[in-house]
This record gives sequence, C-alpha cells and structure tokens, in this order.
Amino acid sequence: MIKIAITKGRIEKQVCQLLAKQGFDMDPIFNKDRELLIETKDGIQMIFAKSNDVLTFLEHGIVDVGFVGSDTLMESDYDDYYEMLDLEIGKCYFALCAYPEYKEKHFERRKKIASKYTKVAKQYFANQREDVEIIKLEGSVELGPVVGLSDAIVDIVETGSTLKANGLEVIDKVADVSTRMVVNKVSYKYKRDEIFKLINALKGDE
Ligand SMILES: Nc1ncnc2c1ncn2[C@@H]1O[C@H](COP(=O)(O)OP(=O)(O)OP(=O)(O)O)[C@@H](O)[C@H]1O
Ligand SMILES: O=P(O)(O)OC[C@H]1O[C@H](OP(=O)(O)OP(=O)(O)O)[C@H](O)[C@@H]1O
Repeated sequence: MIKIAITKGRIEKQVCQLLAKQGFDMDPIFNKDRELLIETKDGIQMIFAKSNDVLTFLEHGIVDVGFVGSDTLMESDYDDYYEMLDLEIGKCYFALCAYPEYKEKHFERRKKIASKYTKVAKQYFANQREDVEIIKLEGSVELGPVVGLSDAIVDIVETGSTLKANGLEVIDKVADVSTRMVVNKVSYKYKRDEIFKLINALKGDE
C-alpha cells in the first residue's frame, strides 16, 4: 500500500487524471463526495489536504508521497524530502505585480509589499538588495495595491486575468511554479518499487 497526500482542488484533479490515463483505477476518487481518505484497487491510499498540510503529513511519515506546487515547497521551511518529479502541470509563476506607475515611481520610504508567500517575497527582495516591508495577506492579495495597503504584491500569476481585472501588471517575474512529486526519505528506502511504479506511470513510461 502506498500512501499519498495530494493538494485538494486543481492539483488533485490534474494528477488523478494523469494516473487514470496510465490505467490506474481513479473512479473511487472521481466519484468521491466529501470523503478525505480514499483507497483504490491499485493499492493506493490517497488523502486530500491543503497544500501546506501535504508537507506536514509527509514530514510526520503519515504518507509516503506528496503532490504539491513548487510554490508551497519554496515557502515551507521543511525540506527533508526527495523531490522526484516535475509533473509540468499546475503551471503558473510568482511575480512582483503593481500598478504600471510603480516602475517609474521614486519611493522616499521603504516600499510595502503584500504577499501570501512572505518567505518568497523576502528572498526576492533580498536578492535585489532592497529593504522592504512585507505584509502578510491570506488571499485576494491583489487587494494590497487596490486599497492602498501596499505598493506592490508578490503573488501567483496564471492567466493574468486577476491582475488585469484590477488594473495591475507584472513588474518582474520571480520564479516558475509547477506541481512536484515529493517523497518521504524513509519511504524511499522501504517502498522503492511502489514509488518508482508511480513515477514511471506519471512520466508515461508504463
Ligand atoms: N491560478 C493559480 N492560483 C493559485 N495556485 C495555482 C494557480 N494555478 C496553479 N496553481 C497551483 O495550484 C496549487 C493549489 O492552488 P489552490 O488555489 O487550489 O490552493 P491554494 O491557493 O494554495 O490554497 P487555498 O486552498 O487556500 O486557496 C498552488 O499551490 C499552485 O501550485
Ligand atoms: O492569473 P490568474 O489566472 O488570474 O490567477 C492568479 C490568481 O489566482 C490565485 O488566487 P486564488 O484563485 O487561488 O484565490 P486567493 O486569492 O484566495 O488565493 C492567485 O493568488 C491570483 O489571485
């Protein structure tokens, strides 16, 4: 039995579709209602969790494998896992975004930057050698500049439609993001065959 934690929502749907394409029986998952733990005929036990919690389950050895966005990996302080695969789905990117005038504006004070991903934002500005104030928001981060809480945001951009709808634009691209398969180090040792069966299937090698 291989135990998997998967990020609920977008990632869950796309990874399960990939596995179904490779012949795994994903029907119990596609047909689930509000259940948070499902077992399939192929010996997979899958739990559906918030992205940060996927890493918590992996860290505590509750699951062998996790599927999360690289955004979550970049933001987390936990890194004692093996990153085995870039699934090249759930693609989006981190960007510094603001109103167009941000680029020309001269700031007499520290800039204020709102983000749900404060670690990523801090790292970006540290690399730029710029001292800014980072303000944590849990979502609807675009509100930062819109309501005057911040001068800019560091957030995920996919289609760009949220930015456009709020008059904002990408000032600088920070990093690409995609879905990754991560593996608990102990599981890697003891469930190697099952793990590689999954990896090969996801790579389309099976
Ligand atoms: N447009 C997008 N916005 C946010 N995440 C995206 C987007 N496109 C792909 N992703 C990826 O999907 C993952 C899950 O996103 P989702 O919006 O389902 O949850 P979340 O924003 O991390 O958390 P929450 O459940 O609090 O909204 C992200 O971690 C990211 O890797
Ligand atoms: O470029 P787009 O295709 O418009 O996607 C980007 C938007 O999607 C995400 O928000 P999400 O929908 O996860 O909601 P949230 O603001 O509550 O995090 C992200 O934080 C942006 O707001």
